[in-house]
Amino acid sequence: MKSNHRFTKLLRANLNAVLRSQPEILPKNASLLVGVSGGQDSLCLAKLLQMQGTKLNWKLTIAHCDHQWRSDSRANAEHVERIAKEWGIAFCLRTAESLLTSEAEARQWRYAMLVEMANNHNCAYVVTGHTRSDRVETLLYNLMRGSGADGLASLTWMRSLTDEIKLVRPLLNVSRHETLGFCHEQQIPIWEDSTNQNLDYRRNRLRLETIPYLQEHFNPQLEMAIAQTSELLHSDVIYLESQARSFFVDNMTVLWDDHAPRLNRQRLQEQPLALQRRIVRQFLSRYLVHQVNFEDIERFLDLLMAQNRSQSAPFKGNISAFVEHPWIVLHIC
Ligand SMILES: Nc1ncnc2c1ncn2[C@@H]1O[C@H](COP(=O)(O)OP(=O)(O)OP(=O)(O)O)[C@@H](O)[C@H]1O
Repeated sequence: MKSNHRFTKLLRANLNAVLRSQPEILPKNASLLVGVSGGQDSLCLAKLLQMQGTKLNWKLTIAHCDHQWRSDSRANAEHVERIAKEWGIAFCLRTAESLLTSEAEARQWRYAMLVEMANNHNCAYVVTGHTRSDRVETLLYNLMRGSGADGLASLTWMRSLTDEIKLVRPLLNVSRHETLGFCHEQQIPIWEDSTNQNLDYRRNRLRLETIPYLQEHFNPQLEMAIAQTSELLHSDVIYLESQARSFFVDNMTVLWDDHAPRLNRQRLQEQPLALQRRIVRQFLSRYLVHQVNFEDIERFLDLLMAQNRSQSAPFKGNISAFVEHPWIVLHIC
């Protein structure tokens, strides 16, 4: 390595530090499926994992998902395949067969494909190149949508995709500026995604306009500061979620009847509001078809004050909750 390879040294030291403090996220001998879009973050990730992986005996596979969204998407996929070949890493590809109509749909399809490829290649880990910069964007984006702590802390080091497969983001401490420096030093040809400059996408506007504005006028260390907020919130969320889960261990507090599951109203009332909301969300998540939202939870909690059966809380999908002393019962048609 050249002595002036400052970003390479920095990022290798950073990854080592992450693995020392959380060895479980990418253990020895693991098979890793690395999601590579062709952009600077994921190419940096793949190269870095290859550099560090020999001593940990990782088996790498590069995976690319072609959303068929851009006229150059096929060339983009071929670019990633060529690099994988050059680096001697196995490669796999999925191409969208039907039109993906929104960013959310594309993202959902991509994760489904990554899981499918991980299963095919016996990989227990899907690794992505999310950076500290993504973490800041996600937090600000979710803040503006009215998220609670969970949404603000949503980009974390590791989460489960399925019972067997974990999603790992080992670059969460690294900025986009640093992944670019690494790619230049390693002479990695980056595929420039033209849509990244399109301000019609709100995330792009956040990245290109809002965050630089906040850095200039409020805090030049904004990325560090917000990443820290996200980390702090994440540990609060883990604690509160586990406290809420402990509510369900006793069948005096909950009954999981298929047609009429129920929660003990008085026990729920005794909990602090922060836990009441989490308990209700965990409970409703088992039965509501859509993602449980703030209004669902508040409607359910209103029943803490209701008379027997005098009031009900309706939810989408022909489900409603009502009071039947000493329970709040969920009626599922
Ligand atoms: N087309 C793709 N093929 C394979 N992996 C991809 C692709 N696009 C993104 N990824 C992986 O996801 C990471 C994050 O990419 P990006 O920020 O564009 O996605 P995102 O939609 O914001 O993701 P998320 O919604 O999960 O935060 C990339 O670093 C890469 O590892």
